[in-house]
Amino acid sequence: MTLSGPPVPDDHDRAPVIVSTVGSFARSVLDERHPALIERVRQSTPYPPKQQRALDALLAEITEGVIEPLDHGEPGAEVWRDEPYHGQRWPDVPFLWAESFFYRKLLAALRYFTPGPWQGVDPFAPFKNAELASSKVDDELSALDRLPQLPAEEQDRTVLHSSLWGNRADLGFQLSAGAEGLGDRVPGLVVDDSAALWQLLAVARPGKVCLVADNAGPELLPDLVLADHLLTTRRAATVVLHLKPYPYYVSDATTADALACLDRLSAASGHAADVGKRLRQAIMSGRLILRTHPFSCAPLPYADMPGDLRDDFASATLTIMKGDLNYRRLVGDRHWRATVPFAEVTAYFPAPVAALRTLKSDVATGLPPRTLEQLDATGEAWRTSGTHALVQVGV
Ligand SMILES: O=P(O)(O)OC[C@@]1(O)O[C@H](CO)[C@@H](O)[C@@H]1O
Repeated sequence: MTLSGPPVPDDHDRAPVIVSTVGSFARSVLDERHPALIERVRQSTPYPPKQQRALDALLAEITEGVIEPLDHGEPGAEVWRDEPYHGQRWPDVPFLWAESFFYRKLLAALRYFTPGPWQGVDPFAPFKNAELASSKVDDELSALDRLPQLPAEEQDRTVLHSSLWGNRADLGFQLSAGAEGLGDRVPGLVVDDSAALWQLLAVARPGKVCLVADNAGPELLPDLVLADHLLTTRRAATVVLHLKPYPYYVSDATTADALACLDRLSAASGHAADVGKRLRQAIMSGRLILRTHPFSCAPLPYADMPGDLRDDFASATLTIMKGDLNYRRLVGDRHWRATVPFAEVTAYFPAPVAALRTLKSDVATGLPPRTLEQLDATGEAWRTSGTHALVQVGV
């Protein structure tokens, strides 16, 4: 089986896979976001001539060329060798695959996997570090002091919505959002299954909750607060935090980013410091488990996940999927009817699953018809603007 998985059965009720047609959001990502990212990476780290030339070649390939395989000597190239898309134009292949392979080629160009002085140097670290050090994060950490004073139900709602809206902290998205950054977030959610989520966790014997993280810094901090909350309120005996095994989609969180967040929490004062201390103890006692599965960086929908990952999710009381890319992979990066039930498109998932997502790409499922009608009537780009969000649960 290639990384692209077995040929997807084109059964009649499958919506078409998203490719980067002219004028689409996906096309703007390939034509604008990725070239802009190459330039930002070039400006933020003084890479030597070899990497500079490799970045020039990658830029030419994605803007004018066809998909070239990874160099034969590239560590791990064998995993991508049999892909069926080599030789095709980037806009003509599945958007999910094209994006994922772009990030893998970017790391190859920067010799991230190559033994030597640049091995393991995260090209996105300058961006992620700046975000984590921002005064906005200081303010958010100080605000945590108010959390313990809230009634229990309000605490639940606050930690869940902080984790949800933390997903707007997405450096790749902000490359497209432009200098004005995110639009004003819309009050309320397009779908809110929060009550069902907490009901699933109201179990007599707390079990395992998998939290599939997305972005580092301002998103991972509230995710860690959520993990601490699940442990301290005994909604979970253990939390498995799925991180990326290597840098991905600019701001996706790695283990190094999680440790940086723990340091940020511990260096704060008040409740934030208490959370940081408890999380460090939880890791050392095995109640908070950090996991980095290679599939987290694969160009595939979760429907194609390998058995060991499926087993991990199957044994969880609930899996919480954070962010837009995970949502696209969870439901399938397809032009679904936005009203197709979320439970239907996630029926393959081996146990209850919840999505906490700000909408930043075309995929949408599980919207009530009336809501869809109202959103479309606004004439706004509600699917891709990051102004709308959802909490969805599939059991
Ligand atoms: O997963 P995240 O960080 O919430 O969003 C990832 C993202 O920025 O990248 C993709 C487009 O490049 C979209 O899925 C989305 O816009």
